[in-house]
Amino acid sequence: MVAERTPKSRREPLISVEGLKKEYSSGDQTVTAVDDISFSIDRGSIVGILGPNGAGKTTTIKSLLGLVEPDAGKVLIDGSEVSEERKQVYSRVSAMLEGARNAYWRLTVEENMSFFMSHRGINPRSNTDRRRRILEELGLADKANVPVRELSRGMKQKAALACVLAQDTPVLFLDEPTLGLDVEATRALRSHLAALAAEDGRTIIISSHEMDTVQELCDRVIVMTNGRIAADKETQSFTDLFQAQAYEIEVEDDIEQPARTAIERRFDTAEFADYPSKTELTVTLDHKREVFDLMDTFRDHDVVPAKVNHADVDLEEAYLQVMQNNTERAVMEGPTNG
Ligand SMILES: Nc1ncnc2c1ncn2[C@@H]1O[C@H](COP(=O)(O)OP(=O)(O)OP(=O)(O)O)[C@@H](O)[C@H]1O
Repeated sequence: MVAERTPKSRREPLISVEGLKKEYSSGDQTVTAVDDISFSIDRGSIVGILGPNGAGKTTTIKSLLGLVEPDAGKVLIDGSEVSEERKQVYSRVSAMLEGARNAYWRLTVEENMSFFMSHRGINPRSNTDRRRRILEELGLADKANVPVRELSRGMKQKAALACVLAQDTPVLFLDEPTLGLDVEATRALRSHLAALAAEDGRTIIISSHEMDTVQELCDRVIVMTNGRIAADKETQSFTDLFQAQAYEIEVEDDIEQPARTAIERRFDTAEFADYPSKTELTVTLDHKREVFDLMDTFRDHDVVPAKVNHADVDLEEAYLQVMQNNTERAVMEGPTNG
């Protein structure tokens, strides 16, 4: 028999979440922060967790880190169950939660980094190059000997990031990593994280409201809303999905009112913009095949399109679309018990 050649680590996801549920109770009120979610994350990938305030992102990440005890379900990191093998898990993960509070404010930036490295069993003295490189990339080299409390807000954020990066763990959790960073530091951090994943096989989970960071960095996005997963897709296919369905149509003349009414009735996302020599119609279709319906409506009303473009859809637009669909579904379904 031929031996199985694919390494186990490549076949199995590094992080696996099954049926995770967490409720918070205060008085007679219960909030379901995370409602029976399941997903897995492959080694070496960068995954973005998105969602509006209160969607359950932090609770999910804290459950993955063993900082919150779930009411149901389990989380496995590299085969170890988080709630049972905490020590194993802690040796593999580092996290930056709520930005700037992740460093000791009385210690200097470099002392902080050394502290966190020692904590991981890394000798800070034999890793000065690595420390220097991180400080330089984040634009903190000249602040290495300044106590964190004397730094600006953005620099405190950078110091917190420097501490996480110095720990050199296979899994990194970063909550809003680029929030408050200047353009250069954002760019440097993005390329540093991309290299950590691509070259060193680190697995990075980012929770962020900054869509351009997520779009540029993440291979995949998980969108949460009301404690559930509303979308879980590779970033490219997520934007492509909406890309294919958003159209900008140019008509060289005015579009008469009866035609507008017919188009608006059939496509409730239709929006018209009038210019002196043309009219622009923007419409998002639920299915690609609706293009034919649109063209039929045009023909019925003698509207001749001069140009048809797919509108440029970025992650932010795709995300907003998911949120809108979700709200519509919630309204249709009405309130749930619980
Ligand atoms: N310790 C807690 N006690 C009670 N309720 C909590 C607690 N932590 C979170 N919640 C509630 O659980 C829900 C999910 O919160 P969570 O912080 O996970 O959301 P989030 O997606 O991270 O939001 P944000 O984007 O604002 O950080 C919210 O309704 C929140 O009020």
